[in-house]
Amino acid sequence: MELHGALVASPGMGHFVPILELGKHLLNHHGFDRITVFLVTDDVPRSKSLLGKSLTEAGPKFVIRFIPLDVSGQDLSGSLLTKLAEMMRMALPNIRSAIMGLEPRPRVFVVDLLGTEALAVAKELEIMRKHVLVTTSAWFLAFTVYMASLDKGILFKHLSSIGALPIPGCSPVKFDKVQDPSKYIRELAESKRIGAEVITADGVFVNTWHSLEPTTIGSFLDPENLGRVMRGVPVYPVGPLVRTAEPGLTHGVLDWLDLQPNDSVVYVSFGSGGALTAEQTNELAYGLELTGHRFIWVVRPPAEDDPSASMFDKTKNETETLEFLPNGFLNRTKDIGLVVRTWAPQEEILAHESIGAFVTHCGWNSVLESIVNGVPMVAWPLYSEQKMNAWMVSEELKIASRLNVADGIVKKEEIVEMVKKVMDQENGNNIRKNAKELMKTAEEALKKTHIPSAYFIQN
Ligand SMILES: O=c1ccn([C@@H]2O[C@H](COP(=O)(O)OP(=O)(O)O[C@H]3O[C@H](CO)[C@@H](O)[C@H](O)[C@H]3O)[C@@H](O)[C@H]2O)c(=O)[nH]1
Repeated sequence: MELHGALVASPGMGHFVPILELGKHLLNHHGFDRITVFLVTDDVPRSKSLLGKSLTEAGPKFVIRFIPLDVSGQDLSGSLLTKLAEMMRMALPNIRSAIMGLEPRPRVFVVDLLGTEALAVAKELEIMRKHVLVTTSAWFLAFTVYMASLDKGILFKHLSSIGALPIPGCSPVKFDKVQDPSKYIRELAESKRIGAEVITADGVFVNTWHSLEPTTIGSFLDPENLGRVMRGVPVYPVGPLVRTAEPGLTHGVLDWLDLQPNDSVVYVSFGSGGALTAEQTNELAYGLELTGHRFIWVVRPPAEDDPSASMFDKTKNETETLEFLPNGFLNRTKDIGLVVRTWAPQEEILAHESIGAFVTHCGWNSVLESIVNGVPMVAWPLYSEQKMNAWMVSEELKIASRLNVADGIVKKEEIVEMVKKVMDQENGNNIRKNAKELMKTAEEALKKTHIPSAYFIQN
């Protein structure tokens, strides 16, 4: 019987990229005859344009379909997590009918962490094996499932005081002091629901590998620690699931990079959704200018009240004026800097030998793309779980410097200091060395398959 897998990704490039990569991995290494990937989106043309080269990889055995969502008139207020969880809830009937229409019937189902409600749909449709793909760290998975196992009162106690949530067998998660915990009720409820649904899966795939998160992965394997919280549901590190740079891609940014010395350029980008306030955008511009280093900056129009504003922003495009940048900035930096509007070919940029550092919001895909290319980072977390990722790359892995984002605006002086910490010959030596070492472990992990070979064939 043909082995067919159905994979579903929640909206956003941060979820599309790893689910597509997992799909290719299953097809190439796990005996699948066919993979169908469903990408949930409220804007098919925009998703198609951002995915670009990934769509050209589709074929009869690797089918990519969109599940379009009409969100007009819907209340999608709240954090990005609650917005995306709500969108995935709205998409459930469409996911159900899309899967029902598949021939042959899929025997394996995978959905990302934001779409765990679809596990019940897969169960109802009697799909044999149901899985969750965690598109971020094992540590975040640990946090989510452990939090779900805790009483609400204990959680609120942690949120309201400066402190940390100790997680069995791995690093505690530190919280910022929260003025008004009631604001987080919806987000907490969604997180707890997700954590509880994860353990209804037959297995969990995580976009990580052993050398990246040895302690957390070890805790999942330990029945006394997170193994207990998972109640026997196996966790497989399957990373790094990253897109590879397209050889020979032509792009103005790459032409410019070709002209720069090795390791000399600072790449600045805040993922698919990141946006800064007008004041912060100015401070970053002055900071970059003051470092004196060459740079590529993927610039977005400022947003005052939502650091993830660019995620669903369809009004801004490549022709947007850059008048929000400081007076004369473009002219003063024209010989050392390149400003790119909205979107850049990130994998190709990070793979370029001229790149010396990556100022990143620490979206997990950006972190992994930096690691597989041995590029050290300057961590500038904005929303979601990015503060955890930033802490991990700076404090634990020591492949990044980290900006202090807790006190409001990050000042230009701090930006200069943190960029220099990575870029300067002497200062940055250790960080750069660590990044190269970790890159080697990513290369090793890429050569291996981490799910037992008979896993999908049984039954
Ligand atoms: O100009 C750009 C900007 C982004 N990208 C790509 O888009 C993806 C962005 O993914 P990521 O770095 O993870 O950022 P987000 O899109 O912000 O990711 C969301 O999903 C991640 C995985 O779950 C989480 O870690 C983040 O917090 C969440 O914001 C990456 O593959 C980038 O290479 C480009 O190609 N060009």
